Amino acid sequence: MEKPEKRGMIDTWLDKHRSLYTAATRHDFVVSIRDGSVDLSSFKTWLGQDYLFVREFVPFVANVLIRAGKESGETSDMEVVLGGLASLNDEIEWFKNEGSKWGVDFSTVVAQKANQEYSRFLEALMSSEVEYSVVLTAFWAIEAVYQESFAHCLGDGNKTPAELTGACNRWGNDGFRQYCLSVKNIAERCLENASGDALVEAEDVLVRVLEHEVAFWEMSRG
Ligand SMILES: Cc1ncc(CO)c(N)n1
Repeated sequence: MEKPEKRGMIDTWLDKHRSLYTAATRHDFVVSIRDGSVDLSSFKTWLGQDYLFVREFVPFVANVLIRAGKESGETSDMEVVLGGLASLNDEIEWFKNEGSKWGVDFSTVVAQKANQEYSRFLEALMSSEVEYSVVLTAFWAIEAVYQESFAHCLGDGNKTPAELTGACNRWGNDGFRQYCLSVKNIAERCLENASGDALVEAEDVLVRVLEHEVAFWEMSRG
């Protein structure tokens, strides 16, 4: 059984930025997957861009892993992040399979502006100047947006096309949901001990992740 969640900073911030959170997790592209009206060329665009994103996300998560070993209070924190890194290894394989299934040649896909900007943002977060609690808040938000979005495509009454349920299961499955909750709990614990300045920065970073996620979905419009 899951531990009952206590409300922390992240939930407070999500309430405050609810409409942006909804924009990130219920984007037209996601809704179109759920209702079956998705344009397959949009899906292919997303697939190619997300493959490039994931390649940039790996070093970011590796950086979180290193910091989890040094800066986290509990030994299990590192294992949670290691699990995330391991699933990225599977994810890259999954992308390659999907690429050939859909005829998307990743070697010719060029990162669009929103993707480049998101990568630059991730790189900035890898600086040792950025507090660990801030990095973890970003890490949680990045994962949680995909979890919430794709779980929505699998929810009751969905008309998600069969050939897209693999993508939805990848992030919408219950194991990924549990993993996101574990990351959230670690972030919340770190935020409890964070300075006022770090809290201001963490909220700002959360908002910026949500904005980057909206811009990322927007690329699927072509
Ligand atoms: C844009 C984007 N955000 C988050 C994830 C993973 O959670 C992903 N694969 N791509």
